[in-house]
Amino acid sequence: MTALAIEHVSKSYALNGVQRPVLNDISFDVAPNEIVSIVGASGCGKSTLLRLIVGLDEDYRGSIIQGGVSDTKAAKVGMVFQDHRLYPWLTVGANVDLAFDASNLRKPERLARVHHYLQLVGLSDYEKAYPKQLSGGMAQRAAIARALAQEPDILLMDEPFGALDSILRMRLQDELLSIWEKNRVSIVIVTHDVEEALYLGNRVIVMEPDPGRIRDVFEIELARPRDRADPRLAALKQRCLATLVGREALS
Ligand SMILES: Nc1ncnc2c1ncn2[C@@H]1O[C@H](COP(=O)(O)OP(=O)(O)OP(=O)(O)O)[C@@H](O)[C@H]1O
Repeated sequence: MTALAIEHVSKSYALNGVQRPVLNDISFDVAPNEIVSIVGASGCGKSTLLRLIVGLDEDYRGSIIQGGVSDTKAAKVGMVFQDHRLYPWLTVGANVDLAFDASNLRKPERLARVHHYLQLVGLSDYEKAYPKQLSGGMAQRAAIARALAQEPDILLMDEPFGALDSILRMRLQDELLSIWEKNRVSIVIVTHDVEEALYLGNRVIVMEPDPGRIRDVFEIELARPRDRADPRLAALKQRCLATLVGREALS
């Protein structure tokens, strides 16, 4: 059983009337409860791939099958972007509550769930705050709460911590892992940060551009919690970087 199966996915965009291939024959699976990291040079199609998975764009070749279902609209997929995308005119609680708009849950149950997810991301005291009253990291945690509140089977994250400083980034990585331990959702995370990819992922997919394709896949078989100073992570980082920039560039 796979949570997500990407099979021979290719995608082109028209530029000045000419079709330009952006993704070329991408295939990989995500197992239930697995974290898959995707790294790759700017423009190699990482965000495009997430847009296809979440169902924002249906113009592609190949197939995307979620939990055995090929209709992306039927599957439960949550998405977190680099910017938090909270509505500034709504409180943090109301932003999370939006996740239940499509449900027929009654108000008390919605409220209980909002509390639950805000507690999960450590924002219980900020339910009535507005996004502008939050720090960048807190806003990002609220966005994660909103995505989790949809109770997705798969959580897609596009550079979720990219705008944060390195200390906060590490803290949120650990928070994400502890949420993942509790929720056991499958996660696909796109990042430019190889250390982040290796620290979080069960698997790291390295993509290359023109057109975007998979260059290599690294299995990270290190037990959790992982030690950031583990020399095995450092060795994996070297291998991953060598793949990213091209072996010849490092030799
Ligand atoms: N709507 C669009 N129309 C035409 N071309 C597009 C469109 N969206 C993306 N592209 C092109 O597709 C390619 C891949 O873009 P994408 O944003 O998926 O890359 P990325 O790997 O996520 O990059 P980055 O790491 O810089 O965010 C780029 O060359 C981009 O110009």
